[in-house]
Formats: sequence, structure tokens, C-alpha cells
Amino acid sequence: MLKIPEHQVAGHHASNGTLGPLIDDSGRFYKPLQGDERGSAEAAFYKQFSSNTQIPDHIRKFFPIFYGTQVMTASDGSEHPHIVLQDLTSSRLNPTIMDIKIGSRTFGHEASDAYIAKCLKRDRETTSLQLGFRISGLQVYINDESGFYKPPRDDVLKSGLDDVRCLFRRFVSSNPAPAAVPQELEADAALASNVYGGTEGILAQLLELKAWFEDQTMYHFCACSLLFVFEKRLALEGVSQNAQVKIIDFAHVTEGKGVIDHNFLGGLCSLIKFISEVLGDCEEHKTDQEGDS
Ligand SMILES: Nc1ncnc2c1ncn2[C@@H]1O[C@H](COP(=O)(O)OP(=O)(O)OP(=O)(O)O)[C@@H](O)[C@H]1O
Ligand SMILES: O=P(O)(O)O[C@@H]1[C@H](O)[C@H](O)[C@@H](OP(=O)(O)O)[C@H](OP(=O)(O)O)[C@H]1O
Repeated sequence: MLKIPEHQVAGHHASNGTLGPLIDDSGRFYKPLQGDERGSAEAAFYKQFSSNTQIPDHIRKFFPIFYGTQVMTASDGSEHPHIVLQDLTSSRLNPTIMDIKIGSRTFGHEASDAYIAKCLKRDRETTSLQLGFRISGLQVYINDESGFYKPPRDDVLKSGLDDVRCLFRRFVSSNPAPAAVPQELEADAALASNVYGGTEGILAQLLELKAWFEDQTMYHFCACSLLFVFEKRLALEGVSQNAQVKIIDFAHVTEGKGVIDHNFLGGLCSLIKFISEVLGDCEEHKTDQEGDS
């Protein structure tokens, strides 16, 4: 049976009868093609990418599996073409998720002047221009009673540099406290080492992706997002291979034409530096506490 995804953190939603993604019980995610050229561009990217023999397996694993396109009844009741993808959260019970749009520039050079103006404004208003990435949305599992910490989209987009640092701490906290809390209840970032660190953690995966971006000149991944997903229970149990990095949203991918994707690569380097610092602070703090006790 098709339903509206419970764990979507950004993008167009299928609520109140509007057009948005659906999922089924077999682990598939159905993304409706957006009406203009964005939808057909994303479908064309998935088709080309899935048959591109130059993509190494250790890089392909960062992309959702593509199952083709399908015309079906959409969330708004219309018959509509959808891109059929692997549902990246179906194997998780209570996924903690963050969507980070990469690049200081979120438009391709061949976009219309009106679209460029819209994106430039948004890139300036958010951390995109300054940091080379912006958080588009997140949810952090608290517990069965309280559910998820899921700040409203507009609040997330308004985040400045310090707020972004705070959100990266909350993302890996056992107590992702709401905004106005006393200092002593500040998010503890207790899961940072497990989720960000280690040989299987998010940083290691980002570095693997970066090595490919330092070389590949086939595509420019404009306005794509990285999706971080992990299960808090497994992180608390210390299970490695729990956190996953995926790359999604390919409506604005263009041909690389032999040139490095410096917009994505720059954003990725900045994100790596940012998360490394958060991890470093958390580990330093832990060492200080151990020293005190
Ligand atoms: N394959 C997937 N499996 C599970 N969830 C997904 C998948 N792809 C996307 N999502 C969820 O949907 C959200 C939006 O995805 P996506 O960016 O592809 O949509 P969009 O409507 O094109 O977004 P935007 O408006 O930012 O361009 C993501 O933040 C994520 O929560
Ligand atoms: O990241 P934000 O700040 O949430 O802003 C959205 C983001 O830039 C999307 O990439 C864009 O869709 P496209 O990439 O598909 O253009 C969407 O435009 P839209 O609302 O006009 O669809 C914006 O609202």
C-alpha cells in the first residue's frame, strides 16, 4: 500500500492533497516528476548514471538504487510519472536524519535569470554562500514518548554559523533538547564518536566521496543534498556501520565537460572541516571530563 513518508525532512511534501513523494511496504520511494524540466532532468540523470560503467562500486553505494520510472496515481490523485527509488529509511525503525544541500551556488549557469536570482537570494540568506552548504532539514529521535526533535523548515533555513554547529551537535546527542533550555541541559553530543568518527562513520564516508570528487569530471552536482541517516539505538549500543551517507536530488545536475565540480567539492571540504571540528570538540570535552573524574 502506498503512503506518505513518515520520515521526510525537506523538499516537496505530499500533504493536504498536494504532489509529493510516496513510499510502499517493499522499501521503494516514489518521487513525482516535477512538472517543468526539473523532473525530466532528474529522471534522465538516474537513467544515465545507472548505466554508466565508469562509476566505481564504492561510489555507486552512495546513491539510492534506481528502479526506473512509473506512471501511477500520485498523492494529489492525478496519474503522474514517478521516479522509483530505494527508500533510504525503510530499514530503520526511528531514523535520525539530516538533509544538507551542498555548494555555495545552487543553480547551474544555464538556468534562467529569474531562477538564478531566486537561488542567489536563498544562497545569501542561508549559510550556503558562507559555508558552501546549508542544512535543509533534520529530525533527531528523542525517545518513544517524545518522538522526534524536528525544527520547522524556516527556522532551520534561518540558521547562522553557530546554529549550524549547534544542530550538528544535537544531531548526535542523546538529549537533543529544544531551543530555549538552560545551559546545563545543552545537547550532549554523546554519539559523536560513533556517528561522525571511526572507520565506518560519517566523516570516513565523506572522505571517500571527496576522493572521487577530486577526480571525477563527468557531472556537476548542482543543488544536490547529502542525506545522513542513523539509528540512535544502534549508536547507543556502539554498533558501527550504522550511519549512512547518501547523495540525493538530481534535478540540476549538468555535464562536467572535463572540469572538476569545484562547487560541490568546495562545499564537501567545508562540511568535512566543520564536522571534524564538532567531533574534535566533543572528544576533547570527553577527555577533560575523564581527567576530572
Ligand atoms: N530515496 C529516498 N529515500 C528516503 N527518503 C528520501 C529519498 N529521497 C528523498 N528523501 C526524503 O525526501 C526529502 C526531499 O528529497 P528531494 O530533495 O529529493 O526532494 P525535492 O522535493 O526535489 O527537494 P527540493 O525542494 O529541496 O529540491 C529528503 O530530505 C529526504 O527526507
Ligand atoms: O532549500 P530551500 O531553501 O528549501 O529552497 C528550495 C530549494 O532551493 C529547492 O532546490 C528548490 O527546488 P528546485 O531545486 O527543484 O528548484 C525549491 O524551489 P521551489 O519551491 O520553487 O520548488 C526551493 O524552495
